Amino acid sequence: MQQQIIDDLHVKQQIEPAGELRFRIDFLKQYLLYSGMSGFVLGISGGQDSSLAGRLCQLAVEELRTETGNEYVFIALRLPYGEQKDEEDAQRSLNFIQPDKAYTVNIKPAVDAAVESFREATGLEMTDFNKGNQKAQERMTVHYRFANAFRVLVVGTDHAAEALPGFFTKYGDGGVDLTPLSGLTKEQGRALLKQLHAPERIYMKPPTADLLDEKPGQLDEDELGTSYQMMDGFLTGQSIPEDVANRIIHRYQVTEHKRRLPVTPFDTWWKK
Ligand SMILES: Nc1ncnc2c1ncn2[C@@H]1O[C@H](COP(=O)(O)OP(=O)(O)OC[C@H]2O[C@@H]([n+]3cccc(C(=O)O)c3)[C@H](O)[C@@H]2O)[C@@H](O)[C@H]1O
Ligand SMILES: Nc1ncnc2c1ncn2[C@@H]1O[C@H](COP(=O)(O)OP(=O)(O)OP(=O)(O)O)[C@@H](O)[C@H]1O
Ligand SMILES: [Mg+2]
Repeated sequence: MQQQIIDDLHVKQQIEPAGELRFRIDFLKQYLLYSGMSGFVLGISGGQDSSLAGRLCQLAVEELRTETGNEYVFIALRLPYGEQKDEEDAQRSLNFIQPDKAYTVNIKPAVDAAVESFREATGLEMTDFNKGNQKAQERMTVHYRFANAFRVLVVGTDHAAEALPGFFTKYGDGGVDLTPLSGLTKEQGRALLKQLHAPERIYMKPPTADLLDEKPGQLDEDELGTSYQMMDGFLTGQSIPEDVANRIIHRYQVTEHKRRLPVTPFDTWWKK
């Protein structure tokens, strides 16, 4: 089962950072040319994943501009819910990425309106967890309004260590056009950032989805109950404690629907 998951998620036991960067930048360039669109858009949180994906996008469009003479663009979005506690990290990330364009959209009014509409309709208070998913989905809708307006593609930051537990919001941060980090473990992502000479704080920052009002900056590892080190170990074929491996496999299985297109009467994967 472990090997099957490793294969499904395209994880390599070891990577060679320079070659891996080239592979992923080339993918971005080739897919952009195929699509006929003019660039990429991505929300920048200040975390590891969007710092890496954002920098790869910027490098890809710079190379394409030189090679084709056409105006390709990378648009970075700051998408805080009100004031972001670690705004400093987000600014450090933008400084590292050096995006062609950067805009800020405060998602608070839209998210709060959705919470209020839900209350009016049902008489129920949306849970903080549910509201967290609303924040991720509001970021998705902002991405697509920019994608439509500027003829660019929406980039996602999903990678193997998030795909494994299905740790993303369906049609929120999971709702994107392409995912240049697919197949990477969290540690491999860190190695790519080091290779790109990112400031240490960016790749040493503890991962957080930062979706909850009640627990700002909650660590992913605290919510998941499993460390990224364990998930990376599982993904690179190391032997990890059996109870941890079983928990990981169970979570992978129950989140299968999140890694697939909507289920149709013709799908059989769920009948296994
Ligand atoms: N078997 C099934 N087949 C098809 N669809 C199924 C299903 N079971 C549930 N569903 C649907 O899926 C929905 C649940 O999925 P979803 O809405 O995503 O909700 P859910 O997976 O419960 O929550 C999202 C998780 O991702 C985490 N997250 C989100 C965003 C960013 C990050 C980050 O790392 O930054 C992490 C977040 O902290 C939370 O733990 C259900 O309401 C239902 O509509
Ligand atoms: N405050 C925010 N502003 C802009 N984009 C955001 C914000 N929060 C989340 N996002 C988007 O949602 C994606 C998913 O969040 P996630 O936490 O998995 O990635 P990250 O913050 O880049 O890295 P890490 O997982 O290490 O925290 C981010 O990569 C980013 O594109
Ligand atoms: Mg984060």
